[in-house]
Amino acid sequence: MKRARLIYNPSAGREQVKRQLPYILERLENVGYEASAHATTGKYCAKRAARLAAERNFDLVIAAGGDGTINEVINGLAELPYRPKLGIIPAGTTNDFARAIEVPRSSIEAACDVICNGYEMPIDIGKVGEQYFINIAGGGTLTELTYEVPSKLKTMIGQLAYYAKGIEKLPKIHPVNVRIEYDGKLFEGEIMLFLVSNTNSVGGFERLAPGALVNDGMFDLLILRKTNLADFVRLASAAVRGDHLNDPSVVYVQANRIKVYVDEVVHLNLDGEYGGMLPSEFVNLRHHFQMLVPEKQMRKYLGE
Ligand SMILES: Nc1ncnc2c1ncn2[C@@H]1O[C@H](COP(=O)(O)OP(=O)(O)OP(=O)(O)O)[C@@H](O)[C@H]1O
Repeated sequence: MKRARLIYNPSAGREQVKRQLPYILERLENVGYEASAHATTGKYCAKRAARLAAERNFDLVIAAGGDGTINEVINGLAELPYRPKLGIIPAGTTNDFARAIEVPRSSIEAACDVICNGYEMPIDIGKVGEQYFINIAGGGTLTELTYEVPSKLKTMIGQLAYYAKGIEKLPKIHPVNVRIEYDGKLFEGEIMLFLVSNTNSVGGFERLAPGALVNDGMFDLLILRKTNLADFVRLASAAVRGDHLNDPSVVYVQANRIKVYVDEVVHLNLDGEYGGMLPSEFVNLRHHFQMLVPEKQMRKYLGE
């Protein structure tokens, strides 16, 4: 019999997975899985639980929570020779990865439909040092805001918590001098931020890196050169509409391997969590996981 392990963060988003746990397990049982659940209790708990599930030969691991939980699950599995199939139940605040692969974010029932229908597609992940990311890596003052927002505040006011923190951080944004090597090419100069994106959904915006596909073996690298604060705010609002890419302050390219060097302390953001400090090398691991996705995503991948 197939076995599924649900790894869920009971504190993610508005805490809906906890309430619907019996429903989720029943849905899995109905399509032939022997299903069990593990509630996370804090940092690295989902990572450990995912590794254990793979070592016990589970067929399917489902990450239920926000992008932080998905990130921990892939980190628990990425280095193992046997990696179970992945599913997700989005229950966080932003749910960037679910948005990118079009897993419904509005209802747990609809997310369960995707898992139970069983359509699969390969997905890429990013590797940086000993860590992995599924959605985005970034550096620069503003990228620090995602891990500075308290979890309680996200539970209370959702996405607004990020905007509030963003406005608070604006006056503190300062340019950093970087040297970025990407697939044999070089960028040098002062920048406000850089993003290494594996998907087209970043911080809730779908048009920030619109060309990023989750299974093309490439990252989309977005660099914002040094600007004044007024231009920074103007570009941020243009980015919501996808109108930022032709701006001379923006560099937007695709690459499989990216190295970022800095002369000062710059923190790294991996899928919204703190990821240590630069310098770093980002490598795209093509088709590293098999993922349960909506039928239309799979068909898009197959070019149908
Ligand atoms: N039981 C728990 N109580 C409090 N925090 C937890 C618990 N379990 C896990 N965590 C923490 O939550 C982090 C992941 O949060 P997650 O991304 O799932 O939800 P979120 O923060 O609400 O959503 P988003 O990432 O979309 O903002 C983990 O890295 C871990 O540190």
